[in-house]
Parts: sequence; structure tokens; C-alpha cells
Amino acid sequence: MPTLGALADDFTGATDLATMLVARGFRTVVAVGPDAVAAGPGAAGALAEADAVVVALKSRTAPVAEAVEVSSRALDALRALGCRRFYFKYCSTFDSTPRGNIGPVADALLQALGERRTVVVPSFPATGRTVYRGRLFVHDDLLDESPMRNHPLTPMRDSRVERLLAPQTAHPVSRIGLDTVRAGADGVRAALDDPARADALTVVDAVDDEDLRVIAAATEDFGLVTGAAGLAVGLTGPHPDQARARPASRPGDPGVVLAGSASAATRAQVAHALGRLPHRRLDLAGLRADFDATVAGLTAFVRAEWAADPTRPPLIYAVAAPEDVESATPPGAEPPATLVERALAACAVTLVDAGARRLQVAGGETSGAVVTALRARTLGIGAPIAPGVTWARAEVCPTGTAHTVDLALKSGNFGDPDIFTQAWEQLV
Ligand SMILES: Nc1ncnc2c1ncn2[C@@H]1O[C@H](COP(=O)(O)OP(=O)(O)O)[C@@H](O)[C@H]1O
Ligand SMILES: O=C(O)[C@@H](O)C(=O)COP(=O)(O)O
Repeated sequence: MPTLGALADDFTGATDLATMLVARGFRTVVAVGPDAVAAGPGAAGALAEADAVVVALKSRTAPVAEAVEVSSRALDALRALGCRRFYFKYCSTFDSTPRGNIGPVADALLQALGERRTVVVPSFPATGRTVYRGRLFVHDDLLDESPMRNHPLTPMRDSRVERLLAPQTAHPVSRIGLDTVRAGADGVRAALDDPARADALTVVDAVDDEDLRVIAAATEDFGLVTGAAGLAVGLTGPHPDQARARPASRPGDPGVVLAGSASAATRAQVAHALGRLPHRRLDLAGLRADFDATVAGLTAFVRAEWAADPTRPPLIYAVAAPEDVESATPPGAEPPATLVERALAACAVTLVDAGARRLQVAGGETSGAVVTALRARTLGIGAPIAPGVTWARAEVCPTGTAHTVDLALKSGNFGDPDIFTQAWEQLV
């Protein structure tokens, strides 16, 4: 029976956290939405045998009420499954707006659990995210000077985590600095136990993994912790030698890369792949004029490329340069973000039915749209690709016929420039 229950506000975040938990000795299953958990242990053996279950949600940019509702349902389902400790996983770049959804979801989870306080730990040093004096850095840049400044859905225009969080929560927001963290877990615990923080969401500085271990030790009896995947470096599960999920596909099986992310790392990965893989960019005007025909043209292109050379997985991408991002929606038209997500999801459905057995998907929202359309219920964590990115094995059933596929759900800002050409080599 699982004891650790996690909710991730997007799908790449879910596999990111699950990868970390597997590395820390938790047999971990990613459940796609609360309904995949609600089926219960009897219906889903993998969940019953897991030490940790991570529910993948598409709640990061949903309306606040919807994000709270689906997160609360996920919490209920995890509690019904037996989980007793909870981890709310959000983005290491604190992707949110002044309305939410990090604050409202954290507030709702605390209330449902009867807890009064928690910690806020977006640091993930393995991917360059650190918090010092309450400021979130992305490698050398403050968050608001990093490419996240221009994210299409959650542009981050401040780097002070307390200031980002305060308008989103009904709780007081507090901070514990690096000096206290470096003094050790007892000092952090004493600071957290200060009556002034009894009801607080407390942002804790952390610049390396040892800082995260200290925070994890200081909060080991908290009912809820919140943060990016980095905080899991301080958790220890009972199965350090567990097997990872084996690949479903074999070398030479048809593959495809679907990139809906506009993030800087993905743009570099697209640029690298353009000279190496067959490719097509999504034509937003074409999709608006005739969605089905445009998708059919893309999938026909991919199938023709498979026939010509099955070892070169085609790339379908949305954005190569920042100016490709549509910041305004033409009057009466569908917003570009949902149009792109719908188009890549439709491509995935057709291509899996046509034989695709290995898919890389770039972008958290994009991954949510694709995996939901593929109707996966659970993901088993396979071979790691890069910090925060892994292969996952999934049973999918997009149109009534079941298939087993390998999925790499890549956070927009994670991975080396050659990931779209190299990640396949981990599938052995
Ligand atoms: N040309 C475009 N114009 C506007 N929005 C776009 C464009 N291309 C992609 N998008 C949207 O940008 C969002 C990127 O978010 P996401 O998939 O989570 O990527 P990331 O992981 O980089 O945040 C998606 O909703 C996607 O549909
Ligand atoms: O914590 C992180 O940075 C990632 O796990 C994550 O949440 C990524 O989100 P996207 O960049 O939207 O994929």
C-alpha cells in the first residue's frame, strides 16, 4: 500500500518527481488524473504495490476553482488508497500567476488535511534552480531575467518567491534563510515551530542537495510538503534496488517527437533537430482554417518518413524562434495555446494507431493534452534521460485499441540540445 501521495500540477512535473522518487527507493507509479487512482487497489495492482503514487494533473494553468477541485479529488483518492504523507509538486520555476494556482491548491490541501502550515521549496539544483535570500535563480539568472519572463502561459516577472506567492494564498507567507538551513535540520525545525510561522507557507532557501536533505529532515512529520522535485532528494523509500519499467518498443519501431513548448531549452533542441530529423512546423492559420485536414497532412508526412527511414523519428514542432509565439488571439479564433495542444494531441492519437511506439513530447501542458488524448491510466517509470526527464511505459487506448508505448514527457526547459536525437538510445 502506498504511503506517499503526490500531486503534480502538470504531466512533465509528474514524471520528473516520479523519476526522483524511484531513484530514492520508492516504487512509484504515475496515475493519470484522480480517476486513475480512484479505481483503487483492487482494480489496479500496480498502485497497490507502489510505495508512492504521483497523480499527474493538468491544473497549472486551469481556472483556479478547477485546479482546486481536481487537486482535492486527487488528494481524496490518494487518501483512500492509503497514503498518509503528501507532496504537492509544482514547477521549479514557480510557474503561476497572481491568482494561482500554487497558493490556492496549497491552501485547499492544507485545509483538507487539517494541517496549518507547510514549506515552499522550488529549488532543484540538478537543473540549475536555486533559492537564495528568497530569490529564485535559473542557473545564473534571476527568474524574472531568465527566458521564463516570456513564457506564453505563465510569464514570470518577479523572482522573489514570497512576493509571487503572497497574492495567491490566504496564509501568511514567511521565509527561512540559507544561514538557518546550513545550521542543520534542528535549527530549521525550530524556525518552523516558531509560533509566528504556525499558519504560514514558509519559503525555504536551498542552493544544493544537502540543503534540500536538511529541509526534508526538518519536515519529515509534516502532512504536506510542497515544492519542485528537488525536495525528494531528501526522502528515502524502502526499495533501493527496484527494477525500472522495461521499454515497450524496440530500436527501429516508429517514433515521433511532438514539441509544443516555446521554452528556450526546447527551441535549442528544435534547432539541433532541424538539421538531423525530418520535420514540420505547426501551421496555426492552416489549423484554424481546416483542423482535420491540417492534422491529416502532418500525420501523412510522418508516415511517409517512417516508410522512407524508420530510424529517423520525425519532429512536429510549434515554435522555433520567440517570434513564432502568437501572443494575441485573432478575433473570434481559438487561442493559440489550446489550438497547438489539440493539434499535437490529435497527431499523437492518429500516429499511435498508425504504429508509433516511442514518443517524445516537449512541454508540460502539451504532455497533458497528449497523454490525456492517448487515454493512458498509469505510467511506469523507465530509463532516465536527463535530470528531470525519463522514459515511461504506458498502456494507451486512444480509439478503442490498446497499445503499449514508451513516452518521454520533457519539461520545456529541461534536457540537453541533442535530446530529440539522443534520448532513443536509452530505450534498450
Ligand atoms: N506559436 C504559439 N503561440 C502561442 N502559444 C503557443 C505556441 N506554440 C505553443 N504554444 C503553447 O505554449 C504552451 C507551452 O506550455 P508547455 O507545453 O507547458 O511548455 P513548457 O514546458 O515549455 O512550459 C502550450 O500551451 C502551447 O500550446
Ligand atoms: O519542476 C520543473 O521544472 C518541471 O518538473 C516542470 O514542472 C516543468 O514544467 P514545464 O516546463 O511546463 O514542462
